[in-house]
Amino acid sequence: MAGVAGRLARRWCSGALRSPLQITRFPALQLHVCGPAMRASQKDFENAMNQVKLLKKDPGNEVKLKLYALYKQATEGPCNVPKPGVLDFINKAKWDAWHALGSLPKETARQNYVDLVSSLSASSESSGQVTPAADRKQPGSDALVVTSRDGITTITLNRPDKKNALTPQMYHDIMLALEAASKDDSAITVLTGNGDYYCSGNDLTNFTDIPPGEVEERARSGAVLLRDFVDCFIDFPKPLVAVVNGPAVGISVTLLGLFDIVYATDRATFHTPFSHLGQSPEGCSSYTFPKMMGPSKATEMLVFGKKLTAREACTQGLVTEVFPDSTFQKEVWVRLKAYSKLPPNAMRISKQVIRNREKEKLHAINAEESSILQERWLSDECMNAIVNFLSKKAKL
Ligand SMILES: CCCCC/C=C/C(=O)SCCNC(=O)CCNC(=O)[C@H](O)C(C)(C)COP(=O)(O)OP(=O)(O)OC[C@H]1O[C@@H](n2cnc3c(N)ncnc32)[C@H](O)[C@@H]1OP(=O)(O)O
Repeated sequence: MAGVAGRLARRWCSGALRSPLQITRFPALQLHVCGPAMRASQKDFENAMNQVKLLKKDPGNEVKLKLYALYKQATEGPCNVPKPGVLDFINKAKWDAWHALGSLPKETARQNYVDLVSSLSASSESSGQVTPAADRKQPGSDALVVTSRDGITTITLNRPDKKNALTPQMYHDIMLALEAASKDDSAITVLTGNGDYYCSGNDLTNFTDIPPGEVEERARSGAVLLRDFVDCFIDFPKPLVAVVNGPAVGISVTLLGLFDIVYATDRATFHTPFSHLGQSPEGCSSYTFPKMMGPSKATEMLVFGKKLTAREACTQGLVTEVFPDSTFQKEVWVRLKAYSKLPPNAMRISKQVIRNREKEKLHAINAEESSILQERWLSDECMNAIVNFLSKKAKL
């Protein structure tokens, strides 16, 4: 096995090995522990498949083979494909692992899979920071990871190499994730980022490769997307928590005014450089920021692009509480797990009592901001700022 494992490791490292042994295809990390008497449900299994993307470190080839075998057994039943040739090392190792499970019932394989992922998660749970393998970074597929456990649905922005900049696909996926979270049985929903940034805002390459003659249409559809996206935050019915694990820029900052709680590491900064970009405020910040921090502090941020430290943002009311980076993940998740045990209907109703009377106003503000931004995107100021960023002349 060691020889096969070594070869597998080399193939993984070289990126030559794609699905189904690719780790993203594996079911994975089911983090709530099922006792021996419990049966893992299909939902537990799907959760595990999503959670595997958040494994902090490569679990090693032997474990991957076990996961592979259990996944195949759980989804397809006993091994029913011909044995690969002896020189087809990788497929033979996979086949051997699957075949070794014999006639293990699908339900047992599913349970074993969930248990295995659960045990893997125990070692990676403490920091909560995720270092995905290079083959897990394809845009559109893994750029958003959604998990559900302990009564908390967590939506993680997962483009760490691009500082979690938001692509159009991610806007759509976040809307879908929020829609699903509003209906699932979790009590609290969390948005966070993977890596050193929370989010660097709108992906500025969204403005590139627009064919001549389509610029106005793209600005129009961008404004529709923005409006729909922000509407989802305005209408979200459960407590919504931002776990700000690092610096935040642009729309990821403005949206914070629509969250119910914002926890930040002391390493986080908050930056809305709209004027530098030839753009204007969105996410209802033209209303929520002056309301929470007063008009002049809001102007410093939204008009002059002043970057706030986490402590400054906390003083201004944008952040609920700041934690030392070294204990951030641990402290925040302990707190959230405790909150998630409160009666969910009471929390939902209390949130509505606090927020509902503003909803209509927020929708109107969102519509207005989106329409103004649509015009801004067509301006020379905006075009120049984006060209500057893309040509690496200017960093914010
Ligand atoms: C349809 C809805 C529209 C909603 C309207 C929203 C508006 C906004 O959000 S406005 C804010 C837009 N964001 C920015 O202007 C940030 C731009 N990024 C930066 O200034 C910097 O990258 C940084 C300060 C965020 C980080 O700097 P640094 O630590 O030096 O890291 P790098 O610049 O080397 O970044 C690594 C890698 O990531 C790419 N990247 C980072 N942010 C973005 C982004 N917003 N859009 C596109 N790409 C981004 C950066 O280009 C690097 O890529 P590679 O060079 O390919 O490694």
